[in-house]
Amino acid sequence: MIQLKDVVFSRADGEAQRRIIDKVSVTIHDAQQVALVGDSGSGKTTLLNLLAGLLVPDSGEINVNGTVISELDENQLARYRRQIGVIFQHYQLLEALNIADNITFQARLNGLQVTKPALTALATRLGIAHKLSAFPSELSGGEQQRVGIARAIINQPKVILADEPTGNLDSERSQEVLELLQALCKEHEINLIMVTHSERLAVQFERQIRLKSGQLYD
Ligand SMILES: Nc1ncnc2c1ncn2[C@@H]1O[C@H](COP(=O)(O)OP(=O)(O)OP(=O)(O)O)[C@@H](O)[C@H]1O
Repeated sequence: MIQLKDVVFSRADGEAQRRIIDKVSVTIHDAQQVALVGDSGSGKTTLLNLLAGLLVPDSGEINVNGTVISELDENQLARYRRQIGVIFQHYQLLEALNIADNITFQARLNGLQVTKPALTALATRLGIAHKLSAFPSELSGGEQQRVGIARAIINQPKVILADEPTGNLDSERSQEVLELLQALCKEHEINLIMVTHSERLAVQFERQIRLKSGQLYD
């Protein structure tokens, strides 16, 4: 379960401090899939970065599956960050590594055994099995994002945070990638929290969390 209680995060705005996240409280149950929506500048990426342990709130509490991440020190946060899956709009694949190594790199760093059959099965599911020896520059955008999904899933996270993962894709490709991501998260009982500008994609989630000027509204 993910629980935020009165989370506040501010940034310097000239001389003053401006609240980017303004007393956000929300509970997300295990394996729930949530779309995080709101206008540009409403604080979606900031909220995702707080959940990812990349930013620390000024006040309030963020509890992810029993760990109060807002109280962790840098080393503990680094360990926490390795355990969650993060998927970006810009795929952030490592150009020097082939696709198989891109997918398995983080999981292996975490000490997970990734067998070849497991890798092939996941890549087949995502339609990229024929690309495992290729390099990122040889893949289309949609294929690269499927690699991003495989990389996140193979690490066996309890939570995947995705920031506009389909933002670079046309609507058909976006739909395919969303369906794959949702299906895999469902099968593996992973919480999926996905930022999207697209109402069309957001309504396909069991729940929408809406942000306006750093506050939640229904
Ligand atoms: N490093 C920073 N320094 C100062 N202000 C920042 C910084 N990063 C973000 N902001 C401000 O915080 C607010 C929220 O930004 P955030 O990126 O979380 O919004 P968003 O909802 O994800 O927007 P978008 O949909 O455009 O990506 C914006 O007003 C932005 O200008």
